[in-house]
Amino acid sequence: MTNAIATVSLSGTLEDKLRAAAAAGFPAVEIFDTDFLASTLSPQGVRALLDELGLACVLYQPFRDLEGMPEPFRARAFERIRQKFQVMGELGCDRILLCSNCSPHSSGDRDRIVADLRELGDLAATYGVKVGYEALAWGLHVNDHRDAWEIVKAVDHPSIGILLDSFHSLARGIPSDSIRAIAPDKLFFVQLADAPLLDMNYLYWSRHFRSLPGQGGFDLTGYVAEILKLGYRGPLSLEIFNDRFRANSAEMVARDGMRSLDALRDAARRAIGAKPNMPARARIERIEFIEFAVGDGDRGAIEGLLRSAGCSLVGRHRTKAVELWRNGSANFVVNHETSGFAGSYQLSHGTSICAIGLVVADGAATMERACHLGIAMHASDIPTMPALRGVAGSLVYVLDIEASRTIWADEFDTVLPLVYAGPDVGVQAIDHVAATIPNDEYLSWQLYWRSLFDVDVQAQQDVIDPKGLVQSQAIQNASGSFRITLNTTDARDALASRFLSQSFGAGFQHIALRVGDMNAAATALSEHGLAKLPVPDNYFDDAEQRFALSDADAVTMRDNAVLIDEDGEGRRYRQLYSRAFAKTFFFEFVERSAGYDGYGAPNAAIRLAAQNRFRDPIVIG
Ligand SMILES: O=C(O)c1ccc(O)c(O)c1
Ligand SMILES: [Mg+2]
Repeated sequence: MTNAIATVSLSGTLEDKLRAAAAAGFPAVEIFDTDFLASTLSPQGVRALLDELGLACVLYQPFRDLEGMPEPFRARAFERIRQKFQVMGELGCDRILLCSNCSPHSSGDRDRIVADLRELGDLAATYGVKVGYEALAWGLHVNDHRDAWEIVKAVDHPSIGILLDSFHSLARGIPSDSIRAIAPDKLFFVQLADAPLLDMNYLYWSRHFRSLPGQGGFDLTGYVAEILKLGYRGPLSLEIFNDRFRANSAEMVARDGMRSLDALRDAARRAIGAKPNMPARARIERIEFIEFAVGDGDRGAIEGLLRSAGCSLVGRHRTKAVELWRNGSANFVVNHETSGFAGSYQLSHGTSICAIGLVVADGAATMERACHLGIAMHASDIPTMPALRGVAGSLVYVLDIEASRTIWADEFDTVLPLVYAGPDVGVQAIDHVAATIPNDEYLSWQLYWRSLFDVDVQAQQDVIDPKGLVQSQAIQNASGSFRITLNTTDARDALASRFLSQSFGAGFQHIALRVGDMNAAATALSEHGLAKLPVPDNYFDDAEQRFALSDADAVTMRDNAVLIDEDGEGRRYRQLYSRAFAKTFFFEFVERSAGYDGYGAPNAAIRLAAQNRFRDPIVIG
């Protein structure tokens, strides 16, 4: 059972697509009709390129509007498909996809459809070709794989089988256990695509929003589990129509495609009790630390920001120019080294967050799974803390629970505070980290987290920046002890875009620290001198009524610029933002009442408008 990808999923010319698929390690492709028609390569030229790249062409697709057509369309369709069969012979491809008919001329008469497909079967057999009949979700008469199967059964021809495409099945909410009805030898091909759960016309949803398995909201594990249980041994093939992918690097999408199929196959094998061939998705316990790479000129400003946020210096690295700062349970590694990883990260991105450290249930298994998924490692000089490449070349350090207990004492000398460090802000944990990512890498980083780690996603949020739309995807583990948000925009002047240009690429833009009591934390932060992000009075005038705030609450929230949200169950979330350091990253303090699982999305527009007021004036001239 091989991985395959349809050329329509990748950007560029047919040649670019085939080269990218091969470079990512795909052994097989589907050739999309338009990609072939638009190519200057002859069929023999394509065949030679496939051979050179070690690729098999396992499907030619699509062929449209053949069954149930009146004359003269019917005769023409049969002549056209005969020409396709000839081309396929030259390409070395023995399988073609026939979409269910969408033509307004077509008839839905079952006997006609069955008779036409049987005649097609006879023609296909003379060319040694097999035809997979696919129910398009928007097919005029056939739009459900259960119907397509009934038709294929009635056709009863060795050259006519069914082709399953997860988009068409799952977009319509067809139960995956219906696949059990299909005779295994009649399942000719399987195409896979995920998609975000949108309430949209099937055709538009399919042609623009499909994504790789693990980037959307469909239960593909359940779908593929049924296909494996059936005993299907053919290719699992990605067919992704996606506007972003059409503009992205074909190499990146192809590489992610392999990762997504490998992770999906693993999940489906587990679902049916088959022996897995890689460790399970890694369980994250928490974020143990955040590491800043700090340039010489920024040392004072970073120390000022950390102190104002209530952090204190608690350790000095034994051998490196690295400090450990702490705020309750949150650790900050402040790296001043000019060489090594942090030094080079600082050179290319400026003073910024260069790494996060995760505590996982099993470090060795995490690294082994990462290896199976083609996630790049970074040679770490601390053996108990291996590292993976993360967003924008930042690192994700992987710590066992045991390593997380010893790492600080092993590496750092304790610094006793000589002076009273000020009131405790009461930080209980790193609540979440927020990454800002260029649009073309947005889905790629979702796949990274979802394929390697045991995490789930929430519905994507659309957030309004005064200068454009920002999309935000929250990813978290089941207990909520690990949370990350991925944010992106197309709007060139939105805060997220300004961050991307200031920091020369993606990165972590803010860190949220969880406190037990926001009012107490806000008072402590004022004493530390935190520069809070001001929030307009209009917001509080509304919030007082909307959340029926007590007078005391209303006053402290207004005085401390604390935002508030509430979920459907009345569970609340309070947020306080710091001003940004050098227009790049900032802190958020949050109080999360038990069970509240969001991120204060309704307040994001208020926060972005407030931050927009602090942007540099545009200089003209
Ligand atoms: O959008 C389409 O027309 C189309 C074409 C071929 C397919 O396999 C498919 O799933 C959709
Ligand atoms: Mg399809």
